[in-house]
Amino acid sequence: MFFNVTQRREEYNRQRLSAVVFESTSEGVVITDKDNRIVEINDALTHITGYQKEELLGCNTRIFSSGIHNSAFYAELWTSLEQRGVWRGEVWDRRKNGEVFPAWQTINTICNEAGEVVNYVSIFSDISAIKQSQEKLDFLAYHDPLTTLPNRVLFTDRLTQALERSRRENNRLAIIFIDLDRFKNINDTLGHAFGDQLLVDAGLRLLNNVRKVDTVARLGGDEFIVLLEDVESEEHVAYFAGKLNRAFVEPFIVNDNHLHLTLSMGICISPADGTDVETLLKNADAAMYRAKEQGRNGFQFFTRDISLRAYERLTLETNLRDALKKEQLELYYQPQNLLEDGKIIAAEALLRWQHPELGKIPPENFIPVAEETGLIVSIGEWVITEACRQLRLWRDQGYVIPQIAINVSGIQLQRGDLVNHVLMSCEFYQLAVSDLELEITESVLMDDAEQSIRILTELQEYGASITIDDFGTGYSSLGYLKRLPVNKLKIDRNFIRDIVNDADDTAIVKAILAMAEKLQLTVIAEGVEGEAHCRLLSEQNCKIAQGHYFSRAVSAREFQDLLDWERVNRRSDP
Ligand SMILES: Nc1nc2c(ncn2[C@@H]2O[C@@H]3COP(=O)(O)O[C@H]4[C@@H](O)[C@H](n5cnc6c(=O)[nH]c(N)nc65)O[C@@H]4COP(=O)(O)O[C@H]3[C@H]2O)c(=O)[nH]1
Repeated sequence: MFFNVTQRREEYNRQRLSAVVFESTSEGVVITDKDNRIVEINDALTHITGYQKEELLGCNTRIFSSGIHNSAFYAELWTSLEQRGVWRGEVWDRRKNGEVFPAWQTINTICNEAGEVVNYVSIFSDISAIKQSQEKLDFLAYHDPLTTLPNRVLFTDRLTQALERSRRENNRLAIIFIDLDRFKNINDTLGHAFGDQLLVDAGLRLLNNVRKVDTVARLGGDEFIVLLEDVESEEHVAYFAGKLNRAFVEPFIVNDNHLHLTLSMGICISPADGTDVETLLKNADAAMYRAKEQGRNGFQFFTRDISLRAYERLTLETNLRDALKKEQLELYYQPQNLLEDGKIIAAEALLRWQHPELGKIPPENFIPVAEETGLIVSIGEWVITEACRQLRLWRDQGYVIPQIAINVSGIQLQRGDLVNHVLMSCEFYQLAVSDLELEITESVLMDDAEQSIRILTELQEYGASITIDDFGTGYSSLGYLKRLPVNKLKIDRNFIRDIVNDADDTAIVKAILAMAEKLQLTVIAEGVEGEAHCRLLSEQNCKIAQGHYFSRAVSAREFQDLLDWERVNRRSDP
């Protein structure tokens, strides 16, 4: 008797507990009889499906059917229930409002003691939210989040499939590698939010100018790529590239700013220029690079010549990585002289690369590669240290050299720690920062204004003198020049070369000198090769010159000879 009461109480407690779990679980529970008629549901199910309990009791579970699954799906479900007493899987159901939703469902069979099915218990959770975030993740894996265009992964996949199709159908496809010209400047000058909007608009404009079957993808940064399938001829692709160029003539309007963007495009055609994704991308990239070299705003087909150049560049890049370590770099020095009496007032340090097999490689060939690969940062730091070491040595030997001029690349201003490196080198070699003259090309100051100006101002405040190199080639306005932390202008040697015969060049040099005087800037003429140059420049009141007339760039040892010669001859001057 006592035992029965305890047993009943335990049974009662267990049932209460089950009821609490049944009602409080966030998963929907449906209990049906053997004929699938609903006999009980919990609260969670009414929330998930939108039905009230009274509406469901007695109904067949078909009421939830979305109509998406076929008869094979249900056959498999019933077989599993009959054989194993349980079925688990993803199922699409329908809410009362007609909305279809994904659910994770477990159905268990309940049998009586005789083994006959009496009930089915279904537990299911609404997995729409999980599905949505999964879809979002899937989308992000294959699309660029900014422009929502296909990303590199999806593009590679589409190109792979297109290549297979073109092989089967024996036709050709083209890819066009697109880079937005000078996008970086816009981004740096007008801010990243602005740049982002421009990328979105540019992507959209590309998309609006291709056929539905073509793919436009964003590879990253300001690089886009277009895949054209089943192209008839090169002319057809050229016409298409021209169309894209024309589509960009119309300015972009972002926050009331009107901006003109141009495109540089590299085109390659399969199978002629490659039959696999990697080769085609590499070749289109090399062709795009060539289009940029040729003055931007245009397109370039991939050719054997480009392939050769790309290969040479790669070899150069590989070797350049070793050049510093293997001590193949050397600084040559070219004097800067007073026009009045030829006195050396500074030495410009100029990089030389002597490769054991490739021979002497001119800076014009390897500096652009060093800049693109970022190697210029470490090479540039080496140049500063080495120039400081040499100046210290000369001074210790009693030579008088007021300043050493060093070329600084725009990349060093963007990525390097230029200020610290200059300060540390000067301190180490006991030089004043004012012993250094830093030469920056005009285009760098025009392109990447804000950051460059900030760093150069800081260096100038420490005492360094700043020179604009190749002056005259970058269209700096007087107003713009006033904003720059600049001490000296170096007139580009292209203006000096013909100054004696070409009235236009003479006029330009005159104008630069007049402008510099107004802004109280020193001027140095570069590329002075003859006496006539010197005379004309002196007449125009130019005070300093550099060029073969005085000396070519020579090794430190030879430069010392120049200093010795000067020491002896100046001492004998009256
Ligand atoms: N025809 C002619 N040429 C003359 C005359 N006088 C000087 N030159 C040459 O003109 C170039 C002057 O240097 P740059 O304008 O800074 O132009 C430099 C500079 O932009 C870059 N470069 C050289 N060294 C460095 C460096 O250490 N760092 C960086 N970032 N760039 C460098 O390479 C360029 C070429 O350097 P180089 O081949 O040494 O060529 C030097 C020099 O040898 C002349 O009377 N006639």
